[in-house]
Amino acid sequence: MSTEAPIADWVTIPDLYRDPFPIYERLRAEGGVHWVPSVNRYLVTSYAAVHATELDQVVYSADEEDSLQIRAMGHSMLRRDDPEHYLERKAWQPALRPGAVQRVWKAKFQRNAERYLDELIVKGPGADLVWDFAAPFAAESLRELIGLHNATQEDLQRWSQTMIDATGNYADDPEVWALGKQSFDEVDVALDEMLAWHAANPNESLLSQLLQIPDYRMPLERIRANVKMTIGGGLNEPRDALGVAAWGLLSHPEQRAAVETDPALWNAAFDETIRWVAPIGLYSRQVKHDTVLAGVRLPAGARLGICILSANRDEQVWDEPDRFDVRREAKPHLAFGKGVHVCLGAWAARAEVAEVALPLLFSSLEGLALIDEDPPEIGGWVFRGMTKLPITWTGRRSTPIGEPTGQTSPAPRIAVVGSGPSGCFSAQALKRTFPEAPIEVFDELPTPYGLVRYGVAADHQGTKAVARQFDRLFSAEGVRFRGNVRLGTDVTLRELEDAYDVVVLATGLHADAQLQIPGAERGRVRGAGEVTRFLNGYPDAPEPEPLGERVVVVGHGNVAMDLARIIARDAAGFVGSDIDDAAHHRFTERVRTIHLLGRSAPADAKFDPVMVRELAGLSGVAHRVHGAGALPDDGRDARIDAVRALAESDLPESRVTIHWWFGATPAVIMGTGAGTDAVTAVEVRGADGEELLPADDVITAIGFAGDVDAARELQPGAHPDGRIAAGLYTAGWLRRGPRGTIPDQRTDARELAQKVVADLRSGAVTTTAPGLPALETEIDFEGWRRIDLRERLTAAPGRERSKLRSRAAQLEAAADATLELPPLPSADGEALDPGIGTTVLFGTESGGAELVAEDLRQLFSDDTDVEVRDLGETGIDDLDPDRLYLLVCATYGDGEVPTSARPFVAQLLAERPDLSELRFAVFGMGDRSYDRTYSRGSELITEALRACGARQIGEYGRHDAGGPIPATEAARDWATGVCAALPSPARG
Ligand SMILES: Cc1cc2nc3c(=O)[nH]c(=O)nc-3n(C[C@H](O)[C@H](O)[C@H](O)COP(=O)(O)O)c2cc1C
Repeated sequence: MSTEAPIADWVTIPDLYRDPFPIYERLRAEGGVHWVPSVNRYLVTSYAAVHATELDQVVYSADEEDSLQIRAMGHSMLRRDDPEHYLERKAWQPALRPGAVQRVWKAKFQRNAERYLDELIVKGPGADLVWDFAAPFAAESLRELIGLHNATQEDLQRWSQTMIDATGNYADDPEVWALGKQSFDEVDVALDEMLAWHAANPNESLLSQLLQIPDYRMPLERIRANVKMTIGGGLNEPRDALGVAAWGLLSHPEQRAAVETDPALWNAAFDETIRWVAPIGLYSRQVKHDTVLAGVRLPAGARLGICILSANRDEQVWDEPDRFDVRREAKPHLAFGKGVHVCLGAWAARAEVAEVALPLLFSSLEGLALIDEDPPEIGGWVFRGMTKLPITWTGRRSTPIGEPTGQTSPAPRIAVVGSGPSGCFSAQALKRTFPEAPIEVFDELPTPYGLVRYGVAADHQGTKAVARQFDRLFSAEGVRFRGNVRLGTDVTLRELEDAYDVVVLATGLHADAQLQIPGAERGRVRGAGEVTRFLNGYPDAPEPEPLGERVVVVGHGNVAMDLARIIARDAAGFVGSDIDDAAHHRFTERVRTIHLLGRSAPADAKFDPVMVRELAGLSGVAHRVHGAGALPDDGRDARIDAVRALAESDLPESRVTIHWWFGATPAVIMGTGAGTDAVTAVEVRGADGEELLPADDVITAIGFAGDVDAARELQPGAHPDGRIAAGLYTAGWLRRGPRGTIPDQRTDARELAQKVVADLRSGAVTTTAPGLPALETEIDFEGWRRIDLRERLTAAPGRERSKLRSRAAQLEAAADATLELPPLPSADGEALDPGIGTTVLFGTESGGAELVAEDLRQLFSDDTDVEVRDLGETGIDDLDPDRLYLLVCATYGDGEVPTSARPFVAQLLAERPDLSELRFAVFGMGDRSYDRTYSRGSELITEALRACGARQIGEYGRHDAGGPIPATEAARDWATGVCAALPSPARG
């Protein structure tokens, strides 16, 4: 159903300029796409609609006819679509890459910030933070970066403002046009002179780098237009982000205190600022084909105003979006845009504002404050920022905030209950925040790591490698493991709260969610958790009745994928795993048919496409796909691609056949008679009617639930913000319910640490608790190391370990003093030593992956032969089976590899070299908001390498550019896990 656009004739430009937010709130509430007569265009205001326009340049073209921006600045890449846009963007990039920003520009930004801070101080209290600091700082930094040595920062400010005014001249004021034109001409003159100079004097600036590209000459008119666009956006974005951030922090003292004590928060403060008030508030697009957006018909030719200021405050995405909150859960804002036009200057702006200017300003000025009698002013809707920000201060600090003062504040005593991923990540984040704090992690089992040990499938040792990171917590970072301590039995929650200043409950969810259909109570209907616990050797897990010939698995999530794979895989496929072969054989030997039932269509299925492809690659397993509908081969959706590969697979002879049912819901589970446990069939309803699937077993993989009898604190999701009371917090699945992967827990853990910081600062949490004396039955980390050693020593050939399957056996091993433990790693961060030469291969478009690759180089020991290579300069002849390859790769376009990496992939697929001796690990860099193609580029390279027989090792690392964790940090953890997962011979 689609309708004509509603008309918002009540919207006026002066109102938008003054305060666009209430207007946008109403427009969003009324659907998010309106015809607005006063601006003579459709305004797109909801997050979803804005996002949709950004990702589809075929329908929503940047190349607007009679564009104001083209008139004001010339036809820059911002007003072009691919492929023309791409060429120009690529040429503009070298000086703006993150590596260049860190290597070349950051020091210059620092120097500029110090210079203008000195000038601000000379002006004295009452000076304006925007016009006396942020503006000259941003202008001078931009002037240097572009390489306009014949202009002053004042020139840049004037040019930028007048051309921006012209770009936003929706009211068609002739004076605004005239001033804009004057700047237009002045820039051309300055530029022509500088281009000649840069040609003769190569350097690091944008203009010089542009002239040094070997195989491309940008036409002069285009250079001119792009420089003007860069002067416009490159100046006001950092200036306004800086001004608004300062205003936000000065008017929210508790948030200011948080960033001043934890410098890691400056980045979050920067992102929250540009989410809250996006400096570039609106830009235009033009519809090229009749379309429907958010249910509203848009004809070809329609002009759109894409309202970033509004999308970033969409209540469907953010809670209380009008609130400035540097600790809010990080979600991908649109301030830098998305899609092909995502801001090239983002790295530079972030470095200028978050890494240099804000920390300098706040740490240098004692008593920095707003002036009550002379309040700040803000304005704008096309571009929005502070128009006035007078400040005062009392002096210059001799010891900037954030530098050691010789005093340490008392640390809280912390107990984390549960040593699974969320418990360990919480302990890690708290340790980083409070290095002096005594932190103790309790677990009801004698063994640590919860789901990593008992939930992650036996054949996914790469994912289990995260445990190595956690090992360091207990072995080198001073966190204490206290295993075999049952909450409620050995110690009560009340006792823990009395003994610790901070208690974090990270006990996870253990019960299988129940299927609510007739027959679900039969004994042969079992939950995925129950089955997985048995297969993973959970202590004292009862041995279930073996599966029959035909198994129905309900669910299409990753747990269902794990189960199907573990059931269908033969013993040879478990090399390097920690499977208990005998138990696995007893349980699965009779299975010939697996039905996988999912309610959704392939595009909406819950599984990760990587898991589907892994299933597709199992030997001796055939696949049949039902109810999937059309599966277009346009490479736009990784899930559809994966299902199409299944549908096209054609294995006549098979040990096991997996039937994939899409759009299918189980209706009744039938048995031989009422009251018996046996199952005979499952009645399934789908788009094509009903189907009766003969079955001997049903396994439900539809999620996990909490314990119904648990105390309120332990009810999942009862406290979604993770804070039950000051001093008592929840983490992981207990906090959010059974959603989120292992890496997601890491993001949450940081947030948790910030909550504790805030509660400590407000005095709600004190630092007086006495701690809990050792309990007689508890197992310490050394005890666990003995269990671990025993399991490894008794592993069958080709297996990682042989898990001790009872608590009694674990306790016995923990107490076995004859087991000789190897020495612990040293406390100061260990350098990686993979034992073989290592190549970090990167595939990048805007430089992030290169930065990560360079950063990884630093991790390795001096003895390791490490090289960093661009995939764009690598051919298959360069691959050496005696080296380990760490592949770091971004995703571009509609889920493609970066352009420079395409020849490498194409060569692999065309020539199919035998790479069976080659080992590689993958770290995919992407953006989760590209839902259907998240990290797909790295998957494409992985598939190509695997098609040539290369062996993938370690965890499949992924980084979400929209999340709060820096890529370098996530990549370091990943590389550490990969090296730890290498078999020992490779590590010498
Ligand atoms: C034009 C464009 C398209 C993108 N498409 C995707 C995508 O389809 N899937 C994805 O996961 N990430 C996508 N991204 C996000 C990038 O992969 C991510 O930001 C990455 O960190 C960039 O790394 P790089 O700086 O090395 O190029 C896209 C980014 C841009 C600018």
